[in-house]
Amino acid sequence: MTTKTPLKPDAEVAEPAPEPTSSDTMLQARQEAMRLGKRWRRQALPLAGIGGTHAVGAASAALTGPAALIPVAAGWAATAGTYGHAHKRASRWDRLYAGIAAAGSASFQAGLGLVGADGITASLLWACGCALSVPYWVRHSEPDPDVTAELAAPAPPPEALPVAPGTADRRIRLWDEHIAASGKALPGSTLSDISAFAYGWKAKLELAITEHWHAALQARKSILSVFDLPDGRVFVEAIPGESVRKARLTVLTSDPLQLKTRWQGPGLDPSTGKFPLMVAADGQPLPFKLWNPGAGAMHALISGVTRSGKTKVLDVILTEAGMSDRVLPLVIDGGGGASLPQWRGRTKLFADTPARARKVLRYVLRLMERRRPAVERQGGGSLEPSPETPLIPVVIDEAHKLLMSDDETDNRDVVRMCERIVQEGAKFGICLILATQVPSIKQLGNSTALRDQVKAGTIVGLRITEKGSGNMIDTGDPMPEHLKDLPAEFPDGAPTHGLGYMMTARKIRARALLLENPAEQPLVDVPLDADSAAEPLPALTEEANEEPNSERESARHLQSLTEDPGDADERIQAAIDAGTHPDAVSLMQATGLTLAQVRQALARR
Ligand SMILES: Nc1ncnc2c1ncn2[C@@H]1O[C@H](COP(=O)(O)OP(=O)(O)OP(=O)(O)O)[C@@H](O)[C@H]1O
Repeated sequence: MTTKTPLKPDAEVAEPAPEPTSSDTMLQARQEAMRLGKRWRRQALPLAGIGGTHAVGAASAALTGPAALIPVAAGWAATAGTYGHAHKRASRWDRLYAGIAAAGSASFQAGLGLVGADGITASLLWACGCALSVPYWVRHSEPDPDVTAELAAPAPPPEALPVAPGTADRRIRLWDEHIAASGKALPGSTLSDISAFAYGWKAKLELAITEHWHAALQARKSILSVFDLPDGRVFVEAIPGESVRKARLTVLTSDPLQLKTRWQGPGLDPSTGKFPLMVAADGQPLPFKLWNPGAGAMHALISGVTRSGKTKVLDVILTEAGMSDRVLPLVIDGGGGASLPQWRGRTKLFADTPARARKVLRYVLRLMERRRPAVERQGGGSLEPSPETPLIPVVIDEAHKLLMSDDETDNRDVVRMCERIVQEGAKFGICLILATQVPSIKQLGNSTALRDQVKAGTIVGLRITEKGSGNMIDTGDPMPEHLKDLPAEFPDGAPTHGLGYMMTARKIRARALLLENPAEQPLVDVPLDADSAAEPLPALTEEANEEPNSERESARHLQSLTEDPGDADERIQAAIDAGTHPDAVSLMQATGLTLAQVRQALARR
C-alpha cells in the first residue's frame, strides 16, 4: 500500500537560491549606503561642513604665496552661499545660527590656512564644530522617513469589505426599512453611532436635507411601533451645537424610572451652583441650578397635580440649600403649614399664613435694599453666593393660593412683591422658588412679569391632568410628550410620583430623587451678611388682624413697596401713551396698579 503526500501549489515549490557574486555584494553595500545616506543626510550635514572647512584650511596651509588664498576664497564663497541659502528660508533664530556657523567656518578656514592643520588645530576644529552642531542635531533628531524600507515592506492586508446589505445591525435594518424608506415617517434619514447602555440604546440620527429634528419628534410614535415598545420609551433630543438635521435618539428597552431613586446626600457644587435633582430616563442625573456663577440667583417653578411629588422636590431643594454653607433658605407654606411641615423651625423664617407670608416677602424686599450698597461697592454685577453673603432662596409651596385673587381674596400685593423679587432679586443673591399645581400664568396671579422671569430660570413640570394648563411649558422646542400624557401609574401599578420633565437643555422624561425624611439631615447655620443682618427679622407670631385683604390695606402695602411714586406715574404715562383711556379703571387694568395707586397718581398729574 502506498501513501500519497499532498501536492503543494506550484508557487510553494522552492527553487535553490543561487550563490551571491562579489559584484552583487558590492551592489548591495552601495544600495545600503545610499539608503542610510538618504535617511541620515540632514544629521550628516554639519560633519560634512566641518570636513569641508578642514579640507579648505589644509589645502591653503599646503600652498604658498598668493595661491594659498585660492582655497580660502573658494571656501568663503561656499560658506557665504550656504549661509545665504539658509538665511532665505529660515526663521530669525535659524538665521542667527546659520550666521554663527558660517562665521565660525570662515574663521577656521583662515586660521588653519595661516597656522596649518596640525593635530591640535584639527582637533580644535572638530571639537568646536561638533559643539556648534549640537543645537542643529537636537532640532533634527528625527531621521527622514525610511522610504526605501517602506517601499520594500510587504503591502498591508486590504481593509475588510463593507458589510453586505441585509447583514447590518438589526436596528439599522428596521430603521431603513420602516422609517427611512420613501413614503415612511422620516424618508432618507440615517441612524449611526449606536451604543448600548443599561436600559436600552442610543444613536445619532441624521435627517434628509431640508428636514428639521422636530420632524423626528413627530415620528416618535412610528419609532415606538417599529421597535415594538410601550409608550414613553423613545426620546428625541437636539444635539447642542450640531446641525438641526441631527438629533440624539434614546430608546429604552426597560424603564429605569419605574424604580425610586433615592437622594444620595448633599451634592451642591459651589463652583456651578448645581446639584442633582432628577434622574433622566437614560440614567443620567439632571442638575438643578440655584445660581448661575457670575450671573446671579436663578428663579424656579415646580408644578404638578396633587400627589405628583412637588413637595418632595422642594424637600430636596431645601435640604441641599440648608446643608450648604452659602445658602439661607426661607419658607412660605401656602398650604397653611401642612405642605412643608418638616421645615417649621428649621429655617430662619417659616410662614404658614398669608399674613406671615406678606411679612416674609416685605422682609425680603428690605433685604434687597440692604444689599444694594454691596452691589454698588463691587461695581455692579451680582452678588456671588458665599459663606459671607449667602444666597437667599424664598421657597413658596402652594404658591397659587397666595398669588391668585378672587372675589373674596385680593392677593395683588403679594403678586407685586413677588414680581419685584424676580425682577431685581437675582443680582442681590435672592431668588424665588414657587410650587404650583399647574404651570400656568393664571396660577401666578396672571402676572406676565412672574411668568417671564420664572421661565428664564428652571421649570420642573410634573404630571398635570388638563391639556390647556401647561402654557408655560408649551413654548420653545416641542416637548416629547405633553405633561398631561404622563401616566399616573407604571405598568406594574406603582404610582408615578416625581415623574416629569426638567425644562433644561435635555428634554427627556425624568424622575425626581426621593428624600423620605428631610428632618433627619443636619443643616448648617449660615449667618446673614452684615448689611442684611442690620434688618430686624419680622416676628411671625402675632395672630390678630394680620390679614390685609381689604383694598385699602393692599394699596397701603403696595405704596410702602413703591419707594418712588414716580414708578406708578411712569406706568400710567406709558399706558396713556399706548392709547389706554385715562379713566381710573382702564388705567388700573392696564398698569396692574391698585385703584388707590392710580387715583393718587392721577391726582399728582
Ligand atoms: N420622586 C419620588 N419618587 C418616589 N415617590 C415619590 C417621589 N416624590 C414623591 N413621592 C411620593 O409621592 C407622594 C406625594 O408626594 P408629595 O407630597 O411631594 O406630592 P405633592 O405634589 O406635593 O402633593 P400635594 O399637592 O398633595 O402636597 C408621597 O407619598 C411621596 O413619598
